[in-house]
Amino acid sequence: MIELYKELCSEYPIVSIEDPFDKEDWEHIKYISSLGICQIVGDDLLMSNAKRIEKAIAESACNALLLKVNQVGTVTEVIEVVRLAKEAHWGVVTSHRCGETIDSFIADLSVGLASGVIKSGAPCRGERLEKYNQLLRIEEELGDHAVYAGEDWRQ
Ligand SMILES: O=C(O)[C@@H](CO)OP(=O)(O)O
Repeated sequence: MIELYKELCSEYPIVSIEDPFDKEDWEHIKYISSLGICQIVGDDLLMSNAKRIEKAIAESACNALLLKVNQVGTVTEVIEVVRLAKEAHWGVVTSHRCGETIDSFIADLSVGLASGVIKSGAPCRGERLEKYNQLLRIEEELGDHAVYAGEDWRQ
């Protein structure tokens, strides 16, 4: 499987892989992260849980957090886990959940926490588009202050 990931990342412009292995397969996740072939995002690996994030930071198991607000619990705890991730120079991907509503809060949260990346699925269906539309509204409001990260999306 690692060979396949390596091949895919060298053949295609893949910049990020989420949960490349089973959530308890720390050994292989650590190994693929050590290769530096792309960003390795912990979703099920971390469960947005502070203890698992601390363990993953200590063991260099991945280099980005998939942030699911209702998995963390409160907004205060969300700020805390994002702080942990950023102090470790990780990326942060603010994520939607299955069974979403049209609430666009995660778009504001993503900008407010400067998470840099949002995951809200393919641009179809109201509950997904509402997040992207909110990002467009924020960009409009910011005017010239809005910056598209582009190649600097990890900074
Ligand atoms: O797969 C995921 O990351 C999310 C939504 O895309 O799913 P869930 O809500 O099941 O964690």
